Amino acid sequence: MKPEIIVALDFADFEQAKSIINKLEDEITYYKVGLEAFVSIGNSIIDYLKNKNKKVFLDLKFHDIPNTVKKASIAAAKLNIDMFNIHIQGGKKMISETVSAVKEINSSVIILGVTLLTSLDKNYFNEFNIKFNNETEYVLHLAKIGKLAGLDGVVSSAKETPIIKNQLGDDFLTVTPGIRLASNDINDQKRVVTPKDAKNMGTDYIVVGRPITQADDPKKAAMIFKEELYG
Ligand SMILES: O=c1ccn([C@@H]2O[C@H](COP(=O)(O)O)[C@@H](O)[C@H]2O)c(=O)[nH]1
Repeated sequence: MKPEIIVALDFADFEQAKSIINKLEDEITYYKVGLEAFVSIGNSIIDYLKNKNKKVFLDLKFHDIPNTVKKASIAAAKLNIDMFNIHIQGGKKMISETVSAVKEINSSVIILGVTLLTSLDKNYFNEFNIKFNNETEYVLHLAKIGKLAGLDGVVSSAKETPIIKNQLGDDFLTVTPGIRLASNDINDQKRVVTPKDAKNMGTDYIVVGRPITQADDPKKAAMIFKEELYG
């Protein structure tokens, strides 16, 4: 079913993360292990998910010189994960060398490029004197570089999915955080889209954290998201 929900396990405590995974039971198959969980808990959270036949998106957003990102990515790809990401702003050489090295040892792992974080909007361009008219132009520019360098897709807001799909093809994946029901708090996100709109925009995966993991009843919250997505 498209888009698939990826639940962001943003926890420092392994027991809290396990509790959410178990509360969500069969409602959710895909989980995102990000900086907080990986730095605090380590590989054991990935092993725990894989033992439960779950899929894992390792969201560490590597951004460094080509050799460092390539070596870190090779190590990541050996962790039995399904998807991970690097920053497109690391440059074409960093991306293409990483993609070639990783695909040689694990051809099925999905490699994504981070474009413009969903917590940022046009104000970021003024702050850093970036000469793009709007977020969409900037994200598309980065996505084009990512595709040419061999990435499988990008992390962006679902707002940018239609133009990415239109210009780079339907099989170039879009993984989109910043998803909120109309009733949810947007927290620190800026480029926010509802699940229904994300689906209509054609996105492949939506990433949802706090609206599910911090809900009084996470399973019920996940079911509400699924109802809006799949009816
Ligand atoms: O542009 C990006 C890239 C990654 N994220 C991550 O997604 C989740 C979103 O969590 P919410 O609680 O639903 O806001 C979080 O782990 C981020 O690190 C993102 O939000 N935007």
